[in-house]
Amino acid sequence: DNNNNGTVPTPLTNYLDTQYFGEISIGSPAQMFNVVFDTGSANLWVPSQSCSPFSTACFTHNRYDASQSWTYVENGTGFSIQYASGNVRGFLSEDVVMVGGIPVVQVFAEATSLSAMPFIFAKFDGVLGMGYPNVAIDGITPVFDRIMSQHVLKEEVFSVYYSRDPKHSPGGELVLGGTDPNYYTGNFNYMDTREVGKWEVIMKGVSVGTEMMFCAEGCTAVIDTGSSYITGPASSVSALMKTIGAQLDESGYKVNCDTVKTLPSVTFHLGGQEYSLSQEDYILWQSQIEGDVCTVTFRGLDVPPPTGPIWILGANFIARYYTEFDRRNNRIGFATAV
Ligand SMILES: CCN(C(=O)c1cnc(C)nc1NCc1ccco1)[C@H]1CCCNC1
Repeated sequence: DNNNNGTVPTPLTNYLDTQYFGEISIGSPAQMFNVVFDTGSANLWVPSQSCSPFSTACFTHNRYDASQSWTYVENGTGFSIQYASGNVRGFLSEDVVMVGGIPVVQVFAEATSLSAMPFIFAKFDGVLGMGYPNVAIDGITPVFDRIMSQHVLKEEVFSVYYSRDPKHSPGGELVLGGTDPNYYTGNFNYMDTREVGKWEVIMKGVSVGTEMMFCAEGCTAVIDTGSSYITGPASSVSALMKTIGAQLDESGYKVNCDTVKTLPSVTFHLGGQEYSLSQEDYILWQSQIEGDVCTVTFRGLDVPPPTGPIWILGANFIARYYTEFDRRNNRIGFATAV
């Protein structure tokens, strides 16, 4: 058992408020990897030593070498995962994975090809899915399920803190088995997941300032720790951007930094509570050579039915609202982050 009375913290690194990742090891002796703890997926994958040299994204990251691990067990089943932003292909292997000091024998994917977009921009090596088993590709039991079955956690929950400015240390924290009161104030407000098996909730509306503008009839909000931004249906986001005077360019929506202080808050109505983001929560202010650039951390993304249309609440939401993911009660809790 660990000496944290059944709760296991993992410090996270914050890269430019857009990527948050923590360290795990795979194999014996330990091979270290930086992974995103991602509630939007349920598989673990890392780049493979046997990836093709032409896969630049693979080549520029830490790679798992099965031949160097005496606890490696061959599997070889094919693996492929498709994100809206890119895809990963490879094959399955089994080895000892250490998360926060807890060892699990885990089936994971060795990625032999990673789409250059977006993974050449990734500061992390791979993804550790924190989603439910029913969304796991190839029916693989996810890491958190394997940890729960060891009965070392005080509660069957995990919590996520994302810091808001990259200079802050730690850049964030994942807690397995509980929450960390150092990083939130007040009480948690809980809401049931929309269906058992997905980290998503029913959202009752999205307001801009005091005006309810979207999702008034109810819609789905995915709480995705692995996404940088908030995404919504492209038509809704484009109307929202028009309201705040943002222009779309090749790298997203931008506003004139001089107008930032006049921007309205954007409020998400979840579980009977209103979760507002103020302009400093949703504007990424970057001082660059040619002057300051103010990016709006909302993106349009049309997810086709039956999954969509959906809103995805990512890192910029979680940085404001400390989030607890409760597998015991199939519910999500939010508290104000410190
Ligand atoms: C990890 C794959 N994801 C990204 O959105 C993504 C892609 N590419 C890069 C370079 N970064 C990403 N996320 C950075 C990040 C870390 C924590 C918060 O956001 C998503 C895919 C859908 C499921 N959820 C995860």
